[in-house]
Amino acid sequence: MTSWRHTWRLLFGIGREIGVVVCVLHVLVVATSFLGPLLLALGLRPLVDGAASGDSRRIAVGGVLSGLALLLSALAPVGYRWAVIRMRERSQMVVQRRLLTLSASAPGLAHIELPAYRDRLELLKQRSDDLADGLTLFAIGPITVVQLAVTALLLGRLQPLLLVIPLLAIPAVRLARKAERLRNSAELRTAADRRSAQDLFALATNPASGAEVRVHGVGADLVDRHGAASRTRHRVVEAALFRSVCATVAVWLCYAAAFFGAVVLVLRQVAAGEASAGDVAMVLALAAAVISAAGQLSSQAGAAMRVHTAAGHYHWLEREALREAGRTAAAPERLAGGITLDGVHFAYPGTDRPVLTDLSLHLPAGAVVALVGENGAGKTTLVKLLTGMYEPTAGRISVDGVDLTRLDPGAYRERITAGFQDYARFELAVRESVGVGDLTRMADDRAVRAALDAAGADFVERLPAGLDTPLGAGWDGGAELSGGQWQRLALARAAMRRRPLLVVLDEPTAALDPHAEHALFERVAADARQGRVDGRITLLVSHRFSTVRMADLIVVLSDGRVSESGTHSELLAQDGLYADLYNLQAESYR
Ligand SMILES: Nc1ncnc2c1ncn2[C@@H]1O[C@H](COP(=O)(O)OP(=O)(O)OP(=O)(O)O)[C@@H](O)[C@H]1O
Repeated sequence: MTSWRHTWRLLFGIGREIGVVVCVLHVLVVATSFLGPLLLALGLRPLVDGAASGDSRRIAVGGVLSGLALLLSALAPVGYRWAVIRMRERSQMVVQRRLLTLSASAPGLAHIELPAYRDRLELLKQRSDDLADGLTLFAIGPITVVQLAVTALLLGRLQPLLLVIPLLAIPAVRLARKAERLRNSAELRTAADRRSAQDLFALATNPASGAEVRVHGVGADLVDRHGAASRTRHRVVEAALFRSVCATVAVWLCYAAAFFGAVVLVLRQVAAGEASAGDVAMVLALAAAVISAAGQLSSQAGAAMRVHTAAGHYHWLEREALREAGRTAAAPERLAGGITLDGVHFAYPGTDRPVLTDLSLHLPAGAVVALVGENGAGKTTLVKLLTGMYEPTAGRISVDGVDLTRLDPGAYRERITAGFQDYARFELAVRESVGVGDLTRMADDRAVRAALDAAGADFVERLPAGLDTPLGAGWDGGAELSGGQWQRLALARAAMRRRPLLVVLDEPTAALDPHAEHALFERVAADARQGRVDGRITLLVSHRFSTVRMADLIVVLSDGRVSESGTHSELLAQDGLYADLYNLQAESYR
């Protein structure tokens, strides 16, 4: 659990981003909205006593105060709503920007695959509104306390026993905090069920999975599974909710008893001639105000706990993102030696099964290296380690002698580029979808067109608005692309960086036709020749041996180890796994 100091710091940070003037104005508007009930109580006494004694001056004072109170009460909700909505909109923008920055800028992937991380991220997404409401809440809270204290003082002056009513706010606040803890623990316990229900919902409604869902007729099964996950979650959450509602009802019953007690007490004082009719009116109004303030305070305490919980999730995420902040070594300007893996072991987070075992390998500067092996051999995993998405569980990877875990991840990322088999579909305008490959050159149409040329994505010229065409059928005027066309855009993205030190192409041609594949590899070879000046390493993962054979070095992975390495002719001469796989594929083409 994060400390309250962290929560305050986070809220002040959000406030600073929103703007100090906006925040101060907000507090003033909210504070004014609390004045109405107090003024009414103060105005009622002279009004009633003045009416009883025929004192027109007191009637006038009471009338003005009560009128002012009614005016404030009528206007306050409008101002309050305006202030709160405005503040919520602004703080939501700030919170969402912060969340996106944290999630998308964390250099590694390791945390994203941990179930606990994904559960927390999901909870934080749900609760980002709580965080956004935090500022309002922390402005209202102290005001409510002041309102409660002033009201309590006025009540206590009349009859000290009446001080019991405001004191009831203490157990109410404690109960509200307890209720929030119950709710939070129920949500954490059922976070996996909620995520599962959401994933199933997305699977059933997502166009990408729509075809398979229908062909295999699994629609009804998805509905059942979704229902089961939702029911499990609701059972736990509703039980927690019921317990907290019972506690709240108990507190309100105490308030009701205290209110009636106050009435009886003051009536007895009136009967004894110790209080006037105006005092009765004031006590009733003050008791009502105090009960409403205490009720607000207890719900604010619950909301404050929610803010605190959300802030806890936020700090957890922030710690993950900053974990790599200590890495400051600069990426080399050009590669002289190359990248070396030394006794690398790796198991995915949350698993014990090693995927890479004692892997030692040297990728020489300026070389085109092909990585081959059967399904599940660990090729993509090795790529993820080389691109800094994960760190080895043991052993080390060094770039020109510098440990990869010491390199500034941002600077290293700027000098690598990659095209993946599981490419992302950035549903943006074509220019942006390609430009994200190098944000600094996104607005440079010549750079974007050169990258599109390099990837053979000439279909873009035929799109209705060229580079401005939005991508994705779900958008107005959006163009939907074929799998191969999306993959060409992914390749164009990978071609955006100017002087990469490492170019990774992980089965980049799976969705391309043979012509496109041939053209792509000609370009890869030409680019690799150009990049030799910088010592650029081109790493190609492929199952197609016709393209693999052109590599300077071919590495065969088997069960997470290097089983063979050498040039095409050396490996054929060794007559091992590579020769087997190559001959098998060559035969199937004869
Ligand atoms: N995110 C992950 N979490 C846990 N295990 C994983 C994860 N990704 C891959 N694996 C496991 O790691 C092993 C190697 O997977 P990897 O994707 O590296 O193989 P590959 O050689 O690229 O296979 P393919 O040729 O099928 O693409 C597999 O057994 C797979 O189950």
